[in-house]
Amino acid sequence: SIYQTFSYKIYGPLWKSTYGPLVVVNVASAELIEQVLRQEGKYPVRTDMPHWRSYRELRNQAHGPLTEMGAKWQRIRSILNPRMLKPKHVSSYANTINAVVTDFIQRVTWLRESSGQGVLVNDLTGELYKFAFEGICSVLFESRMGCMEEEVPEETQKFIISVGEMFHLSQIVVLFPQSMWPRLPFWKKFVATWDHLFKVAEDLVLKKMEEIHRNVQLDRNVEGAYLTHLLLSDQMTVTEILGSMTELLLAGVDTTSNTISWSLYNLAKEPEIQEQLYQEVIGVCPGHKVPNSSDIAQMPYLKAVIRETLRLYPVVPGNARVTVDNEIVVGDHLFPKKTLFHLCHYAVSYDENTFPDPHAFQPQRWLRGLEDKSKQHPFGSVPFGFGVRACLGRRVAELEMYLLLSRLIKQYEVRPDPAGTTVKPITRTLLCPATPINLQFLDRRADQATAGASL
Ligand code: HEM
Repeated sequence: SIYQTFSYKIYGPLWKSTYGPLVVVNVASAELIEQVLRQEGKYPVRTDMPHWRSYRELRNQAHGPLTEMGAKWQRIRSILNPRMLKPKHVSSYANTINAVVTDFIQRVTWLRESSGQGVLVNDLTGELYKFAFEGICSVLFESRMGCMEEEVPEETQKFIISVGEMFHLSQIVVLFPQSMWPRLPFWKKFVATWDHLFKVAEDLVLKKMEEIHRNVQLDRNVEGAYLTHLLLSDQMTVTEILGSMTELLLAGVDTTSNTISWSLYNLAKEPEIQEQLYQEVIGVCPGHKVPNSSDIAQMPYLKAVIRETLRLYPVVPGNARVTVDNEIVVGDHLFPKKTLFHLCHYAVSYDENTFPDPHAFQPQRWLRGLEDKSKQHPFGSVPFGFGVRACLGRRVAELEMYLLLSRLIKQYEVRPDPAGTTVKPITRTLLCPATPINLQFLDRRADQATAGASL
C-alpha cells in the first residue's frame, strides 16, 4: 500500500510493473479506476487465480464465487446472491448475530478480568477474528463453533491458522511459474492448508445434512440457515455447495475482523467522535434495548464511522481486473485483451483532492447533506468493489460490524493502550494491523454506579 502511494507520486496514475511472472498495469486515480470498471463485461474476472484453482483441480473440488469464471461464475452468484444481499433476508440474521455479539461482550469482560488488570484487552484483532468466524458460521450453518468460550476448540484454532498460512503462501507461490509449483518445497504445505480449510467446511456441511435428514424424518420444519436453504433448494450439488461455503468462510473472517479492529482503534484515539457515536446509539436504543436492523437504519453516524474506517483502512487495499477478450481504453492508452489491471484503492483513498485532510479520521465526510460530499468522486473509495463481481458478503459484514460496534460502544468506553503504542497497517494480501492492537475497555455502567454511589 505504501508502494502504491510511492509509485503514484513518481509515475502518475498509470504505470506498469511486474510481480513474479505477471505484468501488471497499475491504476491510481478515481477517474481511471472508474474507466476500467465501467468497461467490464458480463462476466468480470479479478485474476484467474491459477494457484487457488490448481488446488481445486488437484483435489476434484468445486470452485466457489471467488475463483469461478464466466457463465459458471454467474450461475453460482445468481444462486448465492439473494439470501446474502437482499435486505429482507439479511435483516433476518440480526438475532443470530446478536447472540454472538452478546457472547463476545461477555468474553471482553472475561478477558479484562483474567489478563487485562480489569480494563485491558490484548490483541483485539485476534479476538475479533474469533468473533467474525463465529458470526459468519452462525449465519451460514446456524451452528456455534465455541470461539467465544474460554478455550477455543482445537479444530477451529487450526482453521484460523490455516487461513493465515494459505494467504501467506499464496503470495509466494504466485512468484513462480506454474510449471514449477509441484516441485516447490512449500507447495505441499499450501495444499495441506487448503485440505484443512475444505475439511472444516465439509464437516459443517455434513453435520447440517444429517440434521436436516433427521428433522425431515421426524416431520419437523427444516427452514433455517443459509446452508439449509442451499441444500434444500437443490440448485447445486453437495460438492458445489462445499466449494462455495469454503470460499465464503475464507472471505468472511479476516475482512470483517480487521475492519472492526481499526474502527475501535480510531474511536479510542478520538473521544469526541466516540461520544457522538455513543449518544446516537443510546438515543435509538436506550436502556437494555438490543438493536435490530431497523434500529441500525436510524444510526447514520454509526454507518459513517465504519465507512470512514474502510476508507482509511481498505481491507482489500488493491483489487484486480483482467480484460478477458476485449481491448479497453484507459486514459490515453489502448490496452489489449488479457491485460491485468491492479486498481490502487489504498493510494486513491488518500487523494487530497477527493478527501480533504485525507489522513484524518472524519466520519462526517459520509453524512448526507454535507456540501463536501458532492465533491467526493464515487470511485474515490470503493471498499467492497464494484458491479456484478462486487463483494457477496457486504450486507452481512455490515450488519455484523454495526451490531457489534454499537453494542460495544454502548457498554464500554474505549481508550488507547496506556503503553501508547501506534499501530501501522501492513499488507498481507489483506490490509492488517502490523502489531497487536491493545485497548482499554472502561465499563460505562460501572462508572455510572460508582458516580451514583459517591453522590
Ligand atoms: C468488511 C468486510 C468486507 C470487505 C471490505 C470486503 C471486500 C471485498 C472486495 C473488495 C471484494 C472484491 C470485489 C470486486 O472485485 O469488485 C470482495 C469479494 C468477495 N467477498 Fe467480500 N468483503 C468483506 C466481507 C465479506 C464477507 C463477510 C463475506 C462472506 C460472507 C465476503 C464474501 C466475498 C466473496 C464470496 C467475494 C467474491 C465475489 C465474486 O468474485 O463474485 N466478503 N469482498
